[in-house]
Amino acid sequence: MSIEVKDVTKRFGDFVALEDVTVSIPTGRLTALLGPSGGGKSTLLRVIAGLESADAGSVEIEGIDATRLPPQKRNVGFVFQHYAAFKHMTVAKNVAFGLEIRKKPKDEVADRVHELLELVHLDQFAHRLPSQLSGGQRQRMALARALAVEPSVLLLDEPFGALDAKVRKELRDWLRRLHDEVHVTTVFVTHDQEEALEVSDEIVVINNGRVEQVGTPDELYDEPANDFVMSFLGEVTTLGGRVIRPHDIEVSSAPLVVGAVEGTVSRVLRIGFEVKLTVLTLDGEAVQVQLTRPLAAALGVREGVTVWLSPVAGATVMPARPSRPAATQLTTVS
Ligand SMILES: Nc1ncnc2c1ncn2[C@@H]1O[C@H](COP(=O)(O)OP(=O)(O)OP(=O)(O)O)[C@@H](O)[C@H]1O
Repeated sequence: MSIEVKDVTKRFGDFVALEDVTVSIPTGRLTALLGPSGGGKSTLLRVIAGLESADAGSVEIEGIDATRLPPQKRNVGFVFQHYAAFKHMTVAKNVAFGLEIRKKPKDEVADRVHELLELVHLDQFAHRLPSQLSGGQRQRMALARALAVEPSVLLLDEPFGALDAKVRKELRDWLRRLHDEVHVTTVFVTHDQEEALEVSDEIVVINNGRVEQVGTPDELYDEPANDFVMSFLGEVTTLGGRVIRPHDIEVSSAPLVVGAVEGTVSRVLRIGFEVKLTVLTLDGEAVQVQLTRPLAAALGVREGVTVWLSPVAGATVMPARPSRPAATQLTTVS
């Protein structure tokens, strides 16, 4: 493991931002810290970087106890959402900065900067000033600068958070490809589940200062540890008091399955290939259901018709959480 965080607690005054967090981050992988705003993702990243010191617990980086090391001795590269470039220096100079203060030979610096700018596809902009770059290009420059000093770990705090959706999507694909080329252990913070699922090898779900679950995107999606993780990784609804994904509900026009829940279609929304239904059950539950357009047409669903709902085979369902964690038990319908 590249990073071992053990029993870390971090308080700001009376507020507990991280509570007894233990997590192992594997070498050479792209790991996302995912969770809602205020959950403690950035604080954990900053504790790993040494920008915040933990009140209790330890941080090991590549086998070295880094708990008391200052950031510059941890061999980590850091990129923030709003990257502060040296405005008066060219892109190439910005990337070269870390190497020059380490007094590397001029030729070596020039070669490395060229190589890095090629890697982040900015070689044609080497002589521009940061203000002459787009937001996405600036973040790529920031990544090149962080990579210049060959950190053992790259820490990214919502690196694409300030950019518009389209550029964000491009950069996330680009980050994945970049990581496949350089394989540096990378930890990035995001509150966007789609970004985490698409880009990362491993996801750490953080909520209320605690780790809810660690796993691959598939593990988290197929076997969420609790209803929080399940609901954070995609849309969920409730059927008969249990949490289920809207596309995991089977709709029929007759009670074909024992235990199927009867209800009336109260709303039909057609969005491209998808049809979203709201079904009001006899118990007063408003169940959200997602169907394909052909299936909805075949069933003849429209507002006011009576339908029966049941989980499809293999659906992930779990009790809605009144309190945690005793009430959260994963069930797979067979
Ligand atoms: N320097 C600080 N002083 C006081 N409280 C802080 C400080 N830094 C963070 N916090 C609090 O700790 C909690 C966790 O913050 P953190 O930035 O780690 O959350 P986050 O999950 O990264 O959220 P976001 O996605 O909004 O950045 C928040 O409630 C925040 O207000």
